[in-house]
Amino acid sequence: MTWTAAAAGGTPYPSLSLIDQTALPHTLERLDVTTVDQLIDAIVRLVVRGAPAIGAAGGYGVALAMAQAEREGWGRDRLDAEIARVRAARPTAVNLMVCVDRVAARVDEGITAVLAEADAVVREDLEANHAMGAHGADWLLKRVGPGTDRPLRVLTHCNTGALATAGWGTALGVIRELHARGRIEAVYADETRPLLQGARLTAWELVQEGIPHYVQADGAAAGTILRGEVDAAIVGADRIAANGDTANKVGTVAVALACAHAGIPFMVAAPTTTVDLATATGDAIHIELRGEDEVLEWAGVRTAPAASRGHNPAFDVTPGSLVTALVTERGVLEVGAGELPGDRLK
Ligand SMILES: CSC[C@@H](O)[C@@H](O)C(=O)COP(=O)(O)O
Repeated sequence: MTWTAAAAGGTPYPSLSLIDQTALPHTLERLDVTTVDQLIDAIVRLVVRGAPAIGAAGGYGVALAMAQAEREGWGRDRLDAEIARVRAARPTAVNLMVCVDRVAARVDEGITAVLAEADAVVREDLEANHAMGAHGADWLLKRVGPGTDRPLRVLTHCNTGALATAGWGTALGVIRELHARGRIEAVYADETRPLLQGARLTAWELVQEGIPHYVQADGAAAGTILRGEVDAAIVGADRIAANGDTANKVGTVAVALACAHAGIPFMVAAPTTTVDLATATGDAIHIELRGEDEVLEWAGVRTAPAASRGHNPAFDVTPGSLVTALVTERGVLEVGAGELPGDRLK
């Protein structure tokens, strides 16, 4: 995502340019947003998505709100209310709230300070991603097949790559690092609801990187794991409670249960900005319920009977006891073995 100050010949207002993740993999398009409403719409429609990416977009959203306040003559109360709307655009990923609050704390210093803080969020996320990649790869290679140098077969769920972050990726960052070390045989990419984030976005990123992969239905994941075709699952997170309970894309908990049954590692890779120590357990995490049409229709055509209702939680919570390893930029916690974020990440 790139911030552009108003320039002659360009947009008349400062704008935030986002890769339109709803258009991939067929076209690489950008959407320029100049207002708070446009940014919120982009976040809700998943034009920009993935916990760290919406955090970064929210940070720049504070600057967008300030620029809009100046041209529309909003007072401070209105500006604060608009920033609060950005903060609440999606409820599950804590990164959005953390980043908006961090950047909004600099509003009194002016837009240059706000932009510097938003840039710092992006820079730090990128650094965290690379650190996680190294920690996660080291841990997995020690745990899976020690003494051998065979490449691994890993399963991932949703999209956690460069698109979902400031760049590189969380779970996909670990996979990219393993690939760079010559240690990936194949990636099983779950297709992912509601917008096929795995089949469209993860697969697109894996193609760019030349990483061998299969796209599979979410419902195939448990069977693939129980048949012994996978060495480890690596996923991202939207919010991690103090006890290690992890909210991530709907379907993740089924992957974790299958890994536990098969006795293979279930790894969560997320920056510490995704760890919410103020939330004691996963029960307190607000799970976004999205529109029913996303499950009652396919490509805009009604597929379920007219009388059916849809149930469309965007995320689920995996109990910390099922998280073999939580990788952050600070290192690895073996949460399932009792190394809890609430004790270790204060
Ligand atoms: C690095 S992204 C981690 C998570 O945000 C990701 O796994 C996920 O669940 C994203 O959900 P989405 O609804 O596509 O925003």
